[in-house]
Amino acid sequence: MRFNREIVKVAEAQQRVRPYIRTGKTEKVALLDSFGRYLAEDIRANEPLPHFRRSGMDGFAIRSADTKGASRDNPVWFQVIETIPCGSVPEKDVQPGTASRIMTGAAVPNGADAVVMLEMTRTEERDGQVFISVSREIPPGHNITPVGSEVEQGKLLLEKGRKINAGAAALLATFGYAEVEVYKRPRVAVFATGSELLDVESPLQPGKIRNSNSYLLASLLLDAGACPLIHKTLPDDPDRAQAAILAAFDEADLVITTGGVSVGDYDILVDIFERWDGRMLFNKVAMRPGSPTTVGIWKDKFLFALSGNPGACFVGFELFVRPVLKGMQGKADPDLPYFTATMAEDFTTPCPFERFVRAYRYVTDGKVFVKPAGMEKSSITLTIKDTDCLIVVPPGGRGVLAGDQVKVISLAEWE
Ligand SMILES: Nc1nc2c(c(=O)[nH]1)N[C@H]1C(S)=C(S)[C@@H](COP(=O)(O)OP(=O)(O)OC[C@H]3O[C@@H](n4cnc5c(N)ncnc54)[C@H](O)[C@@H]3O)O[C@H]1N2
Ligand code: MOO
Ligand SMILES: [Mg+2]
Repeated sequence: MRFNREIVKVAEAQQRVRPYIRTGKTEKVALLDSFGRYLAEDIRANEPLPHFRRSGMDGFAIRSADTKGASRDNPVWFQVIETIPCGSVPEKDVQPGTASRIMTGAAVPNGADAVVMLEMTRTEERDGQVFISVSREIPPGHNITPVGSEVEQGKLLLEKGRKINAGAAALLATFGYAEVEVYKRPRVAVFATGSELLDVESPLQPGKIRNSNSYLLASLLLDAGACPLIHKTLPDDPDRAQAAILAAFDEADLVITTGGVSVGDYDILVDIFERWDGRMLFNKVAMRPGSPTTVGIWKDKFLFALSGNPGACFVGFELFVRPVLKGMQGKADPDLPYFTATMAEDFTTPCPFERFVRAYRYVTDGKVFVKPAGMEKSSITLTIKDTDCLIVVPPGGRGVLAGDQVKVISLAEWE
């Protein structure tokens, strides 16, 4: 199997993954703990917003009809009958010729159909009574926010599967959701493989490198709403590695390995997949980086065997793992989000496979440009930090040139 692998296109590989995506369990959490999580229920407005006629200004609630004919030369006078702070209920109805002092956000009293700003009035005290004058006509509804004008009662506010961002948090608070039903974080076991790998705290040793992919994956997993379970690095021993991977499925909803998937003598994931009792969905994809990416199913759970090369590990995660995690957290359509942009520079490395170039976007004169993040080889770690999108370079041909319109996968808009 090491050499005779069926190569599948990226779209076909993604298609093969899709039927196995299952939405996960849900849990109720406190609003403060829900940020960045995915809603497991539709949220509707249980009240109209605002739920009372609200003043938009500090000023005076009046009857607009009373200002008919008002002008600088002919101001109209109102007797002020009460003061309405925010949070209180008006006690008096506004009658012809009267006004109530009102604050921004307070409930407009019955009888009033307009609020005139404080700055547009003059106040006078006569015999202990406060009067104001208005020197222009005020239209009905002026500075009043009608009931339900922002949100009608019953309106769908937030759909199931949506990530709870700051705006969603504000809405949940507005409508009194002290607790929110969210999807449980998928628990994801992460295994680095390879006898060359040192722990992050180790000094370097000849021929060895530090394990960075586990941290790359842990960070990506957190960002995708999952809970990373970092396991001890697997030795280049297929039996021990297989036992550890299968044991991890007991507590994890999904397992990721990195490394050991190509044709090397110590590429142990290949040995494991050769004798795999589960399903193997594919073990070679027509893409760069990440061509040896292998995906299997154990019982009803995924095993993503990503490449060990850091660039390939990153791209494999974005193309295959993140959409699955989204699906597990209620996203009905976990397609990759694409946009079109202008290439900022040539990218002419020839490649028989579709290539996903780590890149970043910027806007100049209102036009979106994408620029490769730098060193592009699969083995490169350095440029992942600047990547917020992947330029899709079609297979064959001579790559793409500065000024070309290109298809780009957005990694920053996975909401
Ligand atoms: N003869 C061939 N050689 C290779 C082929 C091929 O088709 N024929 N494919 C190349 C491609 S493409 C890729 S991608 C890599 C895939 O390698 P593996 O996924 O098997 O990964 P490893 O062999 O374990 O390691 C590759 C590279 O990455 C470093 N690595 C591994 N794990 C980590 C980690 N956790 N943190 C940081 N770096 C890691 C490892 O030391 C190696 O340098 O194979 C090509 N070869
Ligand atoms: O397919 Mo590999 O990740 O390019 O070097
Ligand atoms: Mg290898």
